[in-house]
Amino acid sequence: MRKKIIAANWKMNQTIADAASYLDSFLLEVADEKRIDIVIVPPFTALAYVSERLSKVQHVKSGAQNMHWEKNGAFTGEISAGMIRELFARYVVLGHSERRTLFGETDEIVNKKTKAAIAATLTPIVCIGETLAERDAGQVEQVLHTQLTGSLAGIPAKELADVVLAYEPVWAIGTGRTATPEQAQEAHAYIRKVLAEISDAATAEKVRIQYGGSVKPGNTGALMGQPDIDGALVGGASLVARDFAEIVKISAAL
Ligand SMILES: O=C(CO)COP(=O)(O)O
Repeated sequence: MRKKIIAANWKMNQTIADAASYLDSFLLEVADEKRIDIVIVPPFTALAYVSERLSKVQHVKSGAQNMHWEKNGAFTGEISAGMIRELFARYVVLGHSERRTLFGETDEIVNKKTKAAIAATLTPIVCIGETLAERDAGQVEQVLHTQLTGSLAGIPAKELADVVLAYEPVWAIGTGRTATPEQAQEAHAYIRKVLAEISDAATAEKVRIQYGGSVKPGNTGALMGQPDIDGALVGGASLVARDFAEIVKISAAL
């Protein structure tokens, strides 16, 4: 049985002051939700603060939104896996569609970052997903196959088992248009099939696959009830402590 993992991707939102009042109410709301993994992914500027607050709470961890694959060097504006780990963050989101489309990240770059994250004992949350044009052209499986084989190339099964994947159809991100539970399940089942191809069936069964794209309290139950959906990566709705707590509670109760 895979443990569900629900993550809040705050993107470029929330100052330290915002994070402080958010955590005041959120941590109270989810104090008893210990059946699932909960992750808060703030912007880098609030990561030290959030990690420090969460160090006193066993079941909620922090994560970063991006990182560079090198350990250090002349890479202005970048930060390394070791720097994230130093803050006691446990996760890092890699290859988010906003990074892929706005900042030119390729599967090859995502692959280098994924390997560097694993080497630094960070758990990568590797994002994949098709655009609307690709879905309309009937290319969903082809796109997911390319992204998976490229982003996860050369990662041994033992390490792959602990990688978290996030299926985020680009057309559902920030649009209010959620994939139906059936559409999401179909994609997740296909992703697991590809994982079995690139590793083995037992490893594929262990990998947790989150769904992301306009997840809200109202659609959480139907999405999280699907057999291959093991959690959510939540953007907009994660900015409101009460809404994100509701999503956590609904998921934990399933
Ligand atoms: O991109 C997302 C999470 O990483 C999803 O964002 P929304 O929940 O705002 O659609």
